[in-house]
Amino acid sequence: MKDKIEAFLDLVKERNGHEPEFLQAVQEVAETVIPYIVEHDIYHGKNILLRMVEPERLISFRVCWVDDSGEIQVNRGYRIQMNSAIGPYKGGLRFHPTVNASILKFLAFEQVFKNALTTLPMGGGKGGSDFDPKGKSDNEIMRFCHSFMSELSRHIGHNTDVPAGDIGVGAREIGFMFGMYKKLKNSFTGVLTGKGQSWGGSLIRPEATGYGNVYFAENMLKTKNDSFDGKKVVISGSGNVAQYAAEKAIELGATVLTFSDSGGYILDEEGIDTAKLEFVMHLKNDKRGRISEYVEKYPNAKYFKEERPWSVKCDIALPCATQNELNGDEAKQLIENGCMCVSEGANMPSTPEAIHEFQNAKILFAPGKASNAGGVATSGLEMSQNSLRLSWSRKEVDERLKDIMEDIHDSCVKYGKSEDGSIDYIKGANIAGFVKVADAMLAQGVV
Ligand SMILES: NC(=O)C1=CN([C@@H]2O[C@H](COP(=O)(O)OP(=O)(O)OC[C@H]3O[C@@H](n4cnc5c(N)ncnc54)[C@H](O)[C@@H]3O)[C@@H](O)[C@H]2O)C=CC1
Ligand SMILES: O=C(O)CCC(=O)C(=O)O
Repeated sequence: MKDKIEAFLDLVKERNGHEPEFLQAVQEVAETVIPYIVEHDIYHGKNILLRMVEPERLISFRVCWVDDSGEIQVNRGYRIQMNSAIGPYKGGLRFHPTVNASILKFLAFEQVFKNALTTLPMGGGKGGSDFDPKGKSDNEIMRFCHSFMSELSRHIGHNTDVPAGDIGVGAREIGFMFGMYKKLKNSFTGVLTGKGQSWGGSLIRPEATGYGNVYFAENMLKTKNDSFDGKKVVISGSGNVAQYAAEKAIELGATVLTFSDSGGYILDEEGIDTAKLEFVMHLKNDKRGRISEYVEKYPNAKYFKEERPWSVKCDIALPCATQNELNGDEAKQLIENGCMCVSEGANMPSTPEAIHEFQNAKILFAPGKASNAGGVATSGLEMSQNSLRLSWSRKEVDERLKDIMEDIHDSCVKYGKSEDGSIDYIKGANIAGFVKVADAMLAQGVV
C-alpha cells in the first residue's frame, strides 16, 4: 500500500513540486483514499484521484487599479476551477499578500471534498489575489474589487462558478464585486454568495462557518456524552469564522479565552463575554484595527506579541485563522494541557505533525473540510433561495445548517469508524467526499 501511495505522490510532485501547500493537502487525501480505492473494484484503472488533483481550469490574470495617491498598482488575480462533477464550481475568494497558485490549489482541492460532504450539488473552486486589503481606504478597496471583477466576470456565472468570501473578503468586498458583475452583465443573478440581506443574501451566512464549526464539535463531543457547557475554549483568528465560533461557544455555556491576528494573541482569563465580543466585532469589522487594542479596552487581559494561543490551558481548541498555524510542538502542548477536542474552523490550520500528535493521543480531531463546511453549505442554501426568489427565516436556515453539520458528522463516522470504536474524522471526511465525486465522474465518463 505504501508503495502505491508513494508512487502516486511522486507523480503529483513531478508536476507540482514547487507547490508545498497543495502537495500537503493531496498527501493527506491520498493516504486515506488510496487504500479505499484498492479495496473497491469499481474505482480500479480509472485514475480518478489523478484526475481530481488536476484543476479543470486554472485562470490567472492581471488586476490594475489606481491608489489614492494616483499611482497605478498591479496585482495578480486567480480562479482555480477544480472539479465540477457534482455541480457548478463553488468556493471563496481570498485577498492576502501570501496568495499564490499553491495556496489556492490546496484550498480548491479541499473545497471539492468539503462541498461534496455538504450533501448539496456544488463542485469545488477557489480564487483570489495577492492584493493586501490591510491599510487600504474604502475607495481603494472598491477600485480593486471592480478591476478584479472586470476580468473574473468572464469566467463565472450562477450556473458555472459562484465565488464567495474568504480571508480578506467580506460583505464590503462582495458588494463591490457584485455591483460590477451586475453592471457588466446587465443581469441580477446569484453569481456570488455572502450578499447583503436586501440584495439576495441569506440570513445566517455570515455566522455559518463559525456556528457550523461549533455544531460539528458538539456532535463530536456527543459521542463522548459531553458538551460545550463549562468548557474553556481557545480560539485563533479574530475574523469572520473566529467571531461566530466564539459567539456560539459562549451561547452554549463555554468560556472563550483568546483571539489572535497576525500580530499576536490576547488572553482574557475572565472570559470573553458577549459585550467583549461585540467590541472585537466592531474593532475588526468596522475599525479594521489590531487585536492588541483589546487590552487597551480590557486591561485585565494580556497581549502576547508575535505568539500563538496554543500554550493556553483549555478543553477545546478552535483554530480559525489560517493554514499551518498549529504545529507538532503546539499540538503536544495542547494535549499535555488536557485539550480533548480540536475542531478546525480554518482550512488546513494543523500541520501534518500536529495531526499526527492528535491522532496518536486519540483526542477528538475534526479536519476543516468537515468542520468548517457550514459556510459553504449555507452559501448553497443562499443559491437555493436565489433560484426560488425566496428568503428563508433565520430559524429555518439555522436548522438546515445544524442538520447538514450532523449529516457531515454521520458521514465521517460511516467511513472513519475504527474497530476500537474511535473515529478517524480525516479518513471519514476524505472517503465520504471522494465517493460522491468519484461516482459522478465515473457516470460522466472521461471528460
Ligand atoms: N469565511 C468563510 O465562510 C470560511 C472561511 N474559512 C477559513 O477560515 C479561515 C479564516 O477565514 P475568515 O475568518 O473568513 O477570514 P477573515 O479575513 O475574516 O479573518 C482572518 C483572520 O485570520 C487572521 N490571520 C490571517 N493570517 C494570519 C496569520 N498568518 N497568523 C495569525 N492570524 C492570521 C486575521 O488576522 C483574521 O483575524 C481561513 O482559513 C478561511 O479559509 C473556511 C470556510 C469558510
Ligand atoms: O461559501 C463559499 O462558497 C466559500 C466558503 C469557502 O471558501 C470555504 O469553505 O473555504
